[in-house]
Amino acid sequence: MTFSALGLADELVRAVTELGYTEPTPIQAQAIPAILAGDDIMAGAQTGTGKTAGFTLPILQLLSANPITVKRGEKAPIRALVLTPTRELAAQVEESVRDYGKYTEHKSHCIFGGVSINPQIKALKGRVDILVATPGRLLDHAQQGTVDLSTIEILVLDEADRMLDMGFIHDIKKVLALLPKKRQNLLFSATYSDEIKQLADTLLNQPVLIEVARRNATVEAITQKVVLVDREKKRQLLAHLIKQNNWFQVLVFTRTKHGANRLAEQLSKEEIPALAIHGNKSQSARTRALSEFKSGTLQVLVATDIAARGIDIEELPHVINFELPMVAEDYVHRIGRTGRAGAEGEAVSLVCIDEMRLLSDIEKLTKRSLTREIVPGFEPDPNAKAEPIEQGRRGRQQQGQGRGQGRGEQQARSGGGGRGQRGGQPRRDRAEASADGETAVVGEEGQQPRRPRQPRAEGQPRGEGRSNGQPRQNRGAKTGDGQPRQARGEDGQARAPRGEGRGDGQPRQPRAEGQARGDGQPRAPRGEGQARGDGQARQGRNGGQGGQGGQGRAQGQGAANGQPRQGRGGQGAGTGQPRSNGGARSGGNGNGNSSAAPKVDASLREAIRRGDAQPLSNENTPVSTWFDQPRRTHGRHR
Ligand SMILES: Nc1ncnc2c1ncn2[C@@H]1O[C@H](COP(=O)(O)OP(=O)(O)OP(=O)(O)O)[C@@H](O)[C@H]1O
Repeated sequence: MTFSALGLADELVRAVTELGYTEPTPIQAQAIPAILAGDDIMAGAQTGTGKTAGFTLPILQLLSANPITVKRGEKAPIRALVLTPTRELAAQVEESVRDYGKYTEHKSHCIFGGVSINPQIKALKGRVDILVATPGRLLDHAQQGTVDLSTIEILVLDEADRMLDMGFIHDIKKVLALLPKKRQNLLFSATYSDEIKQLADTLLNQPVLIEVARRNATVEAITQKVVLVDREKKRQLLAHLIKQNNWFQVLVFTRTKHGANRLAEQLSKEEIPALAIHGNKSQSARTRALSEFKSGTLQVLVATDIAARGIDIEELPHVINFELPMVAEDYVHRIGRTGRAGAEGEAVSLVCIDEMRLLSDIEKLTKRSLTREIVPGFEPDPNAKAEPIEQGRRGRQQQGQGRGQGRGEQQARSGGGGRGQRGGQPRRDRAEASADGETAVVGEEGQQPRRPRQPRAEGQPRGEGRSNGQPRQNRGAKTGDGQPRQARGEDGQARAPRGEGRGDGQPRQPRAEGQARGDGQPRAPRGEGQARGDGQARQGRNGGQGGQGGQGRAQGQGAANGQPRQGRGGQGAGTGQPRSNGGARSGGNGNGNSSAAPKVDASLREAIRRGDAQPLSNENTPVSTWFDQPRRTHGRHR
């Protein structure tokens, strides 16, 4: 399957070819024809599998195929709108739009909060065909009359489940009210809960459902493990692991902004250069931290879930869950920052006794049991007692929504409003929105002091958000049964001091912005069965010869929720069986015996790429097999 065979125009094929994409990924192979046919779609595919191109390429093509004439002196209409939950993702998506649309005439622009609105107003006065935005700032523009959304032909909700959850639903509804009724709607995400699917159903018109892997599946190329440790020893253990293994690019997730600040400071004191990124940081600090991390000049980025969605860091080797997320879906997104585009990655979760319930939620969601390890010198106390978990905003909000999995004793439930509301009022007023609209709702702990939540009686409806969805299938929300917690105070904006040097005595050459990793050449093609494992602690990505194989296996999910129309071009897609890695990675002993690894059957693989393979059961997918062609990096953020 080629991009041309999908019906894409030469200028688009040329752009992706220059980026090193030789063939579409399964999500692209299925989504592109459906979008070109004008269908609404709801698409789910694992993290890092190219969903952005899956919607951007056909949008560019549709706009080119249906040009509009604008009279002299009139402003060209905005024709497509992409909404994302975070500013960083908005910037990244818009950059992709520019990259993919390089040889087209279309103009794109990105608007988000935390930066001056004036340059955005100026840009919006000019030609913008595709607008990428976060909802808060978009609504500010709408209110000021500086954006006209009445001409939108195509709407995309990227990270759709997050966009439709309680924190965003109010803003999304307001945006929807500004759009023409007749439009094409595209929803993309790596995770979907049943509730979100039902809600989405009200937004979509006879959607084609496309799921290229079991829902909420993690990527098989990510080695996942859990290290059991006492709560108080997590920080020392993290520093130990980083130093011991010479990890040089580590994304660490904490639950709270305060925790992220504290951890970044502590690591820096231990000569491990670290910065924190979260919603209380200024936009310039956020941008700087992410850009230094992406370019490889910053060793550790400590983040809240603000960085969990969509952010594409080329070949990021390590994701650490310093604390498990309160919402299991967030785990899938967090670890999905590694193992992207066929690369391998490692995700390590430091888990203490308080988090065992969260761990089992994650294992249930991902249908995968995680290997538990203990690091000598950091053995957990067998007599330790669980304590209530300090939560970020998202955790508290999710309890309000009841989307969680009935998580237990330490957790509160709010009365109906979930995170979108305080005391029955919409969560965000315009002033707050202007300041930091989207970040106030993205995986962050309190930006405003909150009242303690009232416990909700079991079975009591949760109100807003789900009620408007009029789900066809009434599955009922799952609930926790915990006690209410006191709202926590705010944390400051302190920037973590940065240590000098890299801590491991092995300075890494900073990459210039936009420069490709390593030698600037496209990554070498990996042959069938050839090694991806390196056996080393990710120092040399090209080393080792572990077996990579993995047998293609079927997939093709009907994935029905609310009576979707069967998709043309085959529902569901190819995927494969877990790769047998020949001991290549985690144990550090890749032996290079590729013959030991099962090979992907060529015809099945072709079927997978065509998107007409059969359904996969519960296995994870060797996404790596979709990307085994050379590809060039792209994007200024790299
Ligand atoms: N057909 C392709 N061939 C090779 N690489 C690709 C292809 N399509 C996309 N990529 C690359 O794969 C990486 C991941 O793509 P993208 O960010 O769109 O993933 P995603 O599915 O949206 O991930 P997430 O769920 O985390 O948002 C990017 O670096 C992109 O350049």
